[in-house]
Amino acid sequence: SSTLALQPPWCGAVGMETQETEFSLAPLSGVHGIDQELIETMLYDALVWSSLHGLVVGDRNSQRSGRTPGVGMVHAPFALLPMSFPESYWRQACELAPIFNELVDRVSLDGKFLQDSLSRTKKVDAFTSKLLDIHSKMLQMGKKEEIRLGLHRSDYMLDEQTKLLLQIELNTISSSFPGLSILVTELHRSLLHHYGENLGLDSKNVPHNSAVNQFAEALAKAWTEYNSPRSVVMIIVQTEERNMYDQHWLFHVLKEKHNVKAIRKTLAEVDALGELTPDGRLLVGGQEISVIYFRAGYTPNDYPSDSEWRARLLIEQSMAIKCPSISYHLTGTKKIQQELAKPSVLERFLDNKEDIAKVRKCFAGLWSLDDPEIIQKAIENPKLFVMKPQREGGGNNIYDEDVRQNLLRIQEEGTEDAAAYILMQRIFPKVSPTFLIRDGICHKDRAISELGVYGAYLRNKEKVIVNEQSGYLMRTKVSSSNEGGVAAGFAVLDSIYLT
Ligand SMILES: N[C@H](CCC(=O)N[C@@H](CS)C(=O)NCCC(=O)O)C(=O)O
Ligand SMILES: [Mg+2]
Repeated sequence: SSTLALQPPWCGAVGMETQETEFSLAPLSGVHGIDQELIETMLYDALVWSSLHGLVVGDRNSQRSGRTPGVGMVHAPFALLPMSFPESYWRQACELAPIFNELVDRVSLDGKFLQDSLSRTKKVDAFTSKLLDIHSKMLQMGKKEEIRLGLHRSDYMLDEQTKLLLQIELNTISSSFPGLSILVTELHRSLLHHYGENLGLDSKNVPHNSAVNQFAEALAKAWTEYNSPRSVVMIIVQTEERNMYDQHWLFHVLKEKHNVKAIRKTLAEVDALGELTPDGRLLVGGQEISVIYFRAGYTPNDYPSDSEWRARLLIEQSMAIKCPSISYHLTGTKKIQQELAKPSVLERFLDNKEDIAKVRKCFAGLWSLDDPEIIQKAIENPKLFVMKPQREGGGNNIYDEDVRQNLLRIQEEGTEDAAAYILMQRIFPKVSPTFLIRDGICHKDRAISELGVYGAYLRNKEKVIVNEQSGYLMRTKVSSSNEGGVAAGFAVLDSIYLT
C-alpha cells in the first residue's frame, strides 16, 4: 500500500536509478541511487520522528505560530541523511573552538582596538554606530564585566580547491539551533540504526551532539557565579519567533536539569519594565536578572525605535551577566574578523604559537575595500569574492555580478560607503547529492554544506570555568542558492557522517 503522505512529486522520483550503489568506498556519495521504496520508508519515519521529538518550527502559513507555543507547528527543514565529512577536518574544527573562545575574550578586553577598528564603519553603518556608542559609554564609566559568558558558533566550509577548512564567520550573538541541532543528530542516528544495514552505513559515524546540554550548563554556571538564588535568566526575543522551540529546548534543560528559571522578554518590554537598583542590579517586573541571553538584538530590525536602544543600554549598564556583552557582540562583527586576519594582529591577543597558527590556517582571504589591488581583482573576477555588510541573521551578502556593480558604484561615488563592507574570498565546497525535506516534501537535489561548531566560555575574573567545544550544527543548502540560512529559508538542518 502506498504511503499517501509521500505521493510524488517527491524526491524527484522520475528516472530514479535503482542500481545497487557501492557505499563502502565513499559513503553517502551515491544517495541518489538508493532504492526509492527505502527512501519513502525513511522519509515517513523521519517525519514521524521529528514530530514526536520536537524537531519543529512555527509554520510561516499560520498567523499565531510565532507567538503562541503549540500552534501552527511544522517539522524543521532537515536533510534525510547526514552529509559525509572527513574526520580530520572535524577534529580540526573541534580543536579550534576553545581557541576562538579565548580569542573572543582577549579581543573583547581591548576597547581601543574595537573602537579604532570600527571607527570608519561607525560613519556609514548606523547600527554598528549605536553599538559603539554603548560600548564607549561603558569605557567612559570604567564598566568591568568580571563574569563573562560566551555561547558562540564558528561556521566553516571545506574548500574543494585548496582542501582547507575555512571559517565563514564567528557568531558571538544569538547562535541559533543549539536545541534543534542535537535532534537532527539523533534523528540521523536513529535512521541509520534501523536502516544502516541496507545502506552500508553505521550510525556510530554520526558524532554525538550535546549542544543544548552544554549551553544550558554554561548558562546555569553563570547563574551560579552571579550568586543570587532568587535571580532568573532572561532571554531577549523577537515578538514574532518561529524558531521559538529551539530556544525553549534550552530553557527546558535549564529548568529540568539545573532548576534555573528563565523569562522571555522583548527589548521593548525591558525598556518598560526594567530598572537598575542603586548598586546596579537589573530588575525586570521586580525580578532580579542574573543572566541576559540575547536571541534578538543582532540586527537593526530588532531596534525599530529608541525604546529598544534604551533597553540595550540599561542591560549593558547593569551588573547582570550579558551573553553577549556589547564587547563580545562587537568582537563578532565581520569587520573585526577581517582585522584579525591582518598580519601580526593575532599575536596581540594569543600567546601560544601553535594556537595562532591553527587560527590563521582557517582564515579565508579577508580584505577591507581600501585595497585598490584587491578591488581591481574583484571587479575582474567577482565570482571569486563575497561582499559582506556588518549584518547578522543571514540573507545580506552580495555575490557575483552584484559584487562588481557595487564595487564600481563605490569607486565612482568615492563614498565612505566602502567602510560598511568587507570583501571575503568565495569558498567553493564540494557539491553532494542529498534529500532536503521541507513541509513533508522531499526534494532530491545537489547541495553544499556549512559546519557550525558551538563553543561555550565562562570566566569569572581570572578563573576560566568553562572553555569547550559544545556540539555542532550542519547546514545544507541547494548548491544553486548563494545565500545560506535556515531561518532565512534557504538551508536545512543536517548532521555529519565521519569518513
Ligand atoms: N530568531 C533568532 C535567529 C538568530 C540568528 O539569525 N542567528 C544567526 C547568528 S546572528 C544564526 O545563527 N544564523 C544561522 C542559523 C540559520 O541558518 O538560520 C533565533 O533565536 O534563532
Ligand atoms: Mg552570522
